[in-house]
Amino acid sequence: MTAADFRPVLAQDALSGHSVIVTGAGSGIGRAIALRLLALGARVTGVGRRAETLEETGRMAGADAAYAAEVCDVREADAVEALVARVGEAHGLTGLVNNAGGQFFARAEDISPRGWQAVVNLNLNAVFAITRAARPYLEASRGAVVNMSLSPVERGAIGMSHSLAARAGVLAMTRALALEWGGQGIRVNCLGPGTVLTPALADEAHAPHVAKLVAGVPLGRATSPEEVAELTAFLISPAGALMTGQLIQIDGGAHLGVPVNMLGEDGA
Ligand SMILES: CCCCCCCCCCC/C=C/C(=O)SCCNC(=O)CCNC(=O)[C@H](O)C(C)(C)COP(=O)(O)OP(=O)(O)OC[C@H]1O[C@@H](n2cnc3c(N)ncnc32)[C@H](O)[C@@H]1OP(=O)(O)O
Ligand SMILES: NC(=O)C1=CN([C@@H]2O[C@H](COP(=O)(O)OP(=O)(O)OC[C@H]3O[C@@H](n4cnc5c(N)ncnc54)[C@H](OP(=O)(O)O)[C@@H]3O)[C@@H](O)[C@H]2O)C=CC1
Repeated sequence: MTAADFRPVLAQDALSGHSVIVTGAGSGIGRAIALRLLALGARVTGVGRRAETLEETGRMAGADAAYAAEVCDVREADAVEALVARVGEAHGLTGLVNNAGGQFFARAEDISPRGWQAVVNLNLNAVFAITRAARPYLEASRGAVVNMSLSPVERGAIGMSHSLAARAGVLAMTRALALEWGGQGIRVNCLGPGTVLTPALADEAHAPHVAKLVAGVPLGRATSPEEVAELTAFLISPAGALMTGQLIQIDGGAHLGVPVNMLGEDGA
């Protein structure tokens, strides 16, 4: 199967009546998620710092789509809490997709305390603040949280100590909240995409490393944003009703690493 063979599987109205916040909805994976949730009938609030790209997502969805763009830096806890309350009071909340995230790539010795803090604030502290704010609304709807992580979160990677520390924290939080909030009917899961060729990774500086990463994927290709979007929609929908506390790596097997091959070159 190539990325072009991908077909969505959920029914047209699978998310009708849902209200979902998607952070980072103005680009890449977050935009694909927002568009898919809208197509499945959900109301989507797209969050990010740039109004222009968030609004472009709305235009791509079409005039009939129940979409609102909300400009907000997710690291501003007070602003994020107020935003969640506004959406929750107006429309309820059945889903929260914590997709906004990112990092610069550097060896640990080249990461200043402020650089570490910036990445941990974005990828861990902001996720806690928004998820905590969403809890009462998710309890009311028996809703779901999807946290965007990284395929190598349990394995390590070079140049990402700050980001991996933050994502490992999110994974631990995912499992803890799945336990704490399961009794309230709230499900919490993590997705670990492999290499996704979004504009963030498609520049010249990253191209050679990215090509190597993709070449090493057992299933031989990158992950598409649409594949991540379909899995996110599944986890929010009733089809995912018994899934919680999971890390699902959608990476063509890349998280398995370089194979130990006891049969030699031709044995794979
Ligand atoms: C198991 C195998 C599996 C293999 C297959 C899977 C592979 C998956 C690989 C995928 C990797 C992940 C990809 C993605 O995440 S794509 C999404 C990427 N998008 C981004 O990352 C967004 C870009 N990044 C940023 O916007 C910023 O870096 C960030 C938000 C993180 C910080 O922004 P902020 O505005 O807060 O930061 P400042 O510019 O004010 O700087 C703060 C301090 O950070 C220092 N800094 C910044 N850049 C660097 C750098 N390149 N090197 C070192 N330090 C840096 C900066 O100097 C500031 O510190 P000081 O004040 O002390 O100077
Ligand atoms: N691409 C890949 O290969 C992989 C990506 N991931 C993860 O998936 C997620 C999406 O990645 P991708 O789509 O590739 O990257 P993008 O850089 O395209 O998307 C990141 C989004 O997050 C938003 N964002 C960043 N900082 C903030 C902030 N402080 N407040 C609010 N919004 C913010 C950005 O919008 P704005 O700038 O307008 O604020 C942007 O829309 C990230 O968490 C990433 O680490 C995981 C595995 C692989």
